[in-house]
Amino acid sequence: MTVTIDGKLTAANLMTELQDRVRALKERGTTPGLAVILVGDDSASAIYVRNKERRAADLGIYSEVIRLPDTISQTALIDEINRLNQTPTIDGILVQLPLPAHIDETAIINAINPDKDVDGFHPVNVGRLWTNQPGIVASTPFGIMQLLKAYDIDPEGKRAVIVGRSNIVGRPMAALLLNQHATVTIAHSRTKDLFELTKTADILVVATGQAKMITAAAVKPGAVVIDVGMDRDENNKLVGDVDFDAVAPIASAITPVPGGVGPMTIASLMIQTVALAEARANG
Ligand SMILES: Nc1nc2c(c(=O)[nH]1)N[C@@H](CN(C=O)c1ccc(C(=O)N[C@@H](CCC(=O)O)C(=O)O)cc1)CN2
Ligand SMILES: [Mg+2]
Repeated sequence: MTVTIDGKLTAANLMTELQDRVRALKERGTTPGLAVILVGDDSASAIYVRNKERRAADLGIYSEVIRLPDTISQTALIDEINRLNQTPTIDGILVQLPLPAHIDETAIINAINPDKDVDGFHPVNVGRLWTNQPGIVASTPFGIMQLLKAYDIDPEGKRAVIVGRSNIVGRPMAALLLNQHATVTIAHSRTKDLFELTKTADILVVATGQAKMITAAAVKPGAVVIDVGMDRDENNKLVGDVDFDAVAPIASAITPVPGGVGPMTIASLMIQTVALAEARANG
């Protein structure tokens, strides 16, 4: 029987656990603080940011959203980040991506104090991850690891194939699985014989942005299939990078879209914001 991995339920369970940690922090006089910077008026980004705000409020985390026009200069944006870097009550800072084309994403990420970089995108946190040191980890791959744990899927000794090499998903995902003793391969748009490779995976993580590109022929029977895609099909319906209906019957476990990986992203952000506040409270 194939297990459908429920990200909504897992995220809700983790949020219930997190409530106790927030309460304990507040009893000690520390309120976790999250600052979210939203540049421009991308409608999807606006929704994600509103959801982050709501989730923080539900948990009793202080959050502030700094909404800036898409005409803002890179220097002014960095000034704003510097102000937040120096605000002691703010534990986590994130800049919602994507940014307008005139702003250099790398320069912005690099301006965030690595110890407040709650997205885990700063090179210091990337270095910590790849050297298996404690640090903040990008929310989506962090959330995928929480899903694997919740469903008792142990990566140790498994062959993991990740399709996609982005800084936000593919690369950190590879490091996390490697740190949990999987044998990891990263595939990408120039990988030869891609589906021959994906067919060798015990754990297949797909983050390509190509609707339903993974069919049953690309999956090993019994594989765990994690779909990070959020694409639109010909009817404008939200679908993943995996053809769920075709792949589910042969997988041992699979994430749906929506309701799989997506809900774990914001839950992971909250978990890591609280962890940063705990570090502040512990001096
Ligand atoms: N600074 C960041 N920017 C972006 C990140 C990020 O982690 N940090 N990730 C994405 C956007 N994102 C959060 O920011 C995000 C994406 C998707 C979901 C989600 O819950 N998806 C649902 C479906 C939602 C829908 O119906 O459209 C799901 O898959 O079930 C949450 C957060 C890019 N930018
Ligand atoms: Mg999903």
